[in-house]
Amino acid sequence: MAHTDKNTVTILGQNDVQGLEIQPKEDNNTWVPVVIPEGAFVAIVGDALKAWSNGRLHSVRHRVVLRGEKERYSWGSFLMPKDGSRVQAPEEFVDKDHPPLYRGFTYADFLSYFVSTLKDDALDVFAGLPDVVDDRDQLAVN
Ligand SMILES: O=C(O)CCC(=O)C(=O)O
Ligand SMILES: [Fe+2]
Repeated sequence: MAHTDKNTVTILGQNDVQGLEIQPKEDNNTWVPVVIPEGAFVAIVGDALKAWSNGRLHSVRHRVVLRGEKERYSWGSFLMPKDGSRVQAPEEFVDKDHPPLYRGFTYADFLSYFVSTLKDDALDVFAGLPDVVDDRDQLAVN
């Protein structure tokens, strides 16, 4: 099933059967295969790191599609914030071209929210801030 990872970084490896696909940013009609060379691994940015970087790192939607008969094995190492840590973009990542996208939150609270809804846009719903640019336009009009 297509999803973004909720943790910070996922490191994936597989046997020689390909199948991982990613969706380009803002194009939910296209899937691009990711060919993982033998012995290599892939690092995927998750939603927690997207929030931490104020959206400068993108948590790509991905899925696995199997096309042949051969079995695919994959392994994943799911890195996540330490217990109790707060996910908050450092001020260096926030400026007038990069307004704050997410409020600070505790990773465990975000994960509980996701598990209770299983919605893929959990990060936006749970921690998304109103679009600052739109708000500014609104002020200019009024
Ligand atoms: O099997 C894979 O390569 C992907 C698995 C995955 O996306 C996940 O476990 O979050
Ligand atoms: Fe994943």
